[in-house]
Amino acid sequence: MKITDVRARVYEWRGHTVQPQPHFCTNAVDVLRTSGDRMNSFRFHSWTVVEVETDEGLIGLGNVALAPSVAKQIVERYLAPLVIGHDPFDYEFLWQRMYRSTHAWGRKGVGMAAISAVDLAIWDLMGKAVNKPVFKLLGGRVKDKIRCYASKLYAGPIDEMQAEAQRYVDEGFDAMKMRFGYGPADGPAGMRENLKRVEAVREVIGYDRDLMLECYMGWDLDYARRMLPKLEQFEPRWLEEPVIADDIDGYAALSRMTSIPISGGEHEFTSYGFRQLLDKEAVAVIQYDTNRVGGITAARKINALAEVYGVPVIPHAGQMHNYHLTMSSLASPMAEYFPKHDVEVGNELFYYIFNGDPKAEGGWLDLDEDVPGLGLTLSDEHLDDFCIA
Ligand SMILES: O=C(O)[C@H](O)[C@H](O)[C@@H](O)CO
Ligand SMILES: [Mg+2]
Repeated sequence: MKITDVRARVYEWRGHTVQPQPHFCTNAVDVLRTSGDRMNSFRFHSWTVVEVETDEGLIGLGNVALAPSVAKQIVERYLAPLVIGHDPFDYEFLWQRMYRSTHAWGRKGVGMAAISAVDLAIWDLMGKAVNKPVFKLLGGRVKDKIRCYASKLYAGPIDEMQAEAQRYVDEGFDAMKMRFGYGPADGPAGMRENLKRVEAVREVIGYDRDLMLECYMGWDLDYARRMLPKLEQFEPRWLEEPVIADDIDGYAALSRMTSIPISGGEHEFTSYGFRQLLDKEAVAVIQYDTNRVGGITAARKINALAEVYGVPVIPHAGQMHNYHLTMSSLASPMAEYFPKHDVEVGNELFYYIFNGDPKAEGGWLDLDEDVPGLGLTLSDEHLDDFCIA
């Protein structure tokens, strides 16, 4: 079988979008104290879909949400010529060829995200070619079902956050993640606002459920050092991305000073990036996203590393490209799960583009043994709300 064509299209959302509230989520831009929507560059309101076609008429689907229009250009101009004419089952060779050919600029960030999208499509193709779900090509079913944590709870009015947390409890989730809305620029009053919301959510869910705390790179080392002792009483399952992704030594310093697991990795790339995080004992939970980190070819290597280092892998975002890694690896105990709702930040846009993502039932989800490949198809339900090009 040979790859004959590679196509990339950007799905740009033009439909109804919920406008952000002030202080709904800290992020890396906050420390600059600029005005306006500082989360703007972290929206996922466009998504690039990659299709890889073979001479046997099979089409594999990949996706990328980081800088989608740039990723499209990278796929079309640089990556497609490297894989066309080759057998998709030579996926390690093809990954190395894409990685090494673009090494000067593509080993992290949007270059690696574009490689990830092509790699996802190749794995989708391989599954379809042998009529097996991708997880069966990775090690098979190592768990009956995948435990997942509900992930939203952006910072807002306390009563609204408590009502949302209660909804997840009522739906059977025994784990959920909330976002902090305040950081260094908001001083002691902002710290109190952060702590009030953690306490309020704990009041609703109790202590027999996991509560994860998300900073999304919006704090700094000093602020995190001061917040961690105040957070320990709430027994968080982890504190996520307290500092920017390049501050690996900052992650390691925080990990040394607290009993709270520090998590990260959704902005790290390839097994080399995660070797650094592991060797420096920077994170206690790995959270790569398979549509960024280097696709399935890279993610499976990181799962192997994580297993021997004893660090759990709980990928960013859930979504099918990550669920297959979690299902097939002992190193991955659970998955993130974005509820489907009106478009806001855009993590949820995946549901508007693709069909096939499983719905969590009672806080658990399963993958279908009889659906080959990644198990995704393109949805035609919301096409009127997208500009596709
Ligand atoms: O961990 C996450 O889910 C990410 O950091 C979110 O995608 C991001 O939008 C911040 O909530
Ligand atoms: Mg995160």
